[in-house]
Amino acid sequence: MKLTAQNIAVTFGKKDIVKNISVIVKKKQFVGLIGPNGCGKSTLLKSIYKSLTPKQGTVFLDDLNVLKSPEKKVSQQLGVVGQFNEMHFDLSVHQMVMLGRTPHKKMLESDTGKDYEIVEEALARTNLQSYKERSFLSLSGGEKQRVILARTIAQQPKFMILDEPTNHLDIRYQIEILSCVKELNIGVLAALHDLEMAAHYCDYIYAVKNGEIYAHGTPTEVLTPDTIEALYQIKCQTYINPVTNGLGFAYGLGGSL
Ligand SMILES: Nc1ncnc2c1ncn2[C@@H]1O[C@H](COP(=O)(O)OP(=O)(O)OP(=O)(O)O)[C@@H](O)[C@H]1O
Repeated sequence: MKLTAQNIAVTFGKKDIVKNISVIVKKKQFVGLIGPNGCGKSTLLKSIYKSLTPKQGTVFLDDLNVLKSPEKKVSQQLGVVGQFNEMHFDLSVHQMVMLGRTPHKKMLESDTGKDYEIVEEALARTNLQSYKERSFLSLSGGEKQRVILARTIAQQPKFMILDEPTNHLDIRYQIEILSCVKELNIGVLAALHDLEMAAHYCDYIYAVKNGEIYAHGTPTEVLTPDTIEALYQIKCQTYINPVTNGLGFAYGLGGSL
């Protein structure tokens, strides 16, 4: 599915947080959103996935008018892995992942064999088979994050929005989660902090600064020392990472770099 978000603007009080941003994610593209803390990435994503209402703008997934369609209809197409996944009641991991099936069911419809199959596959993709009976609240932050991803995979969305999906995850799971999402082969819009991960996984990147798109293009077009310095106010040099053969970044606050 293609995502077209146009002219999104969000204001909190008198402050313009997202200023007329447009973002396009073509079919099956993995698109990254980068930028410093507080630049408006989460606010932009929340207004795209209807968690808050923008002051202005439209969001379409193919022909589906996201901001004007019922929640259930949107959830059949769009999956979201947010930044904070706190829950106040306890469910087993299996029950949590089964919740991903809700948008596809009628009210009070019971779980079918097909639902169980889909949940098993989502647990396998996220390496969580042995956690099935564990209580969600007893899990570590990283494990919870994987369960939320499994729930979103079980939802079988045709497009996924991820807000710093690798928060809480150690390096190995950061790679596993992003590879797992990439393998789904659906459109993805993801806010990412790790620039090497962004360079490796993204087909296209939007860099946000002060609520506006500062630069956009392929990773090599956007992730230049000049752009990174302007975004984060740090010194940066890029190089080819000898392990990944991808873009590598050396940072410093100034001085000899
Ligand atoms: N409900 C709100 N009311 C007032 N200000 C808000 C609200 N939500 C976010 N903000 C402010 O809007 C700005 C952008 O926040 P946002 O969470 O979108 O940034 P971000 O780019 O996702 O940052 P981070 O990388 O730290 O997650 C911040 O200054 C934040 O304090």
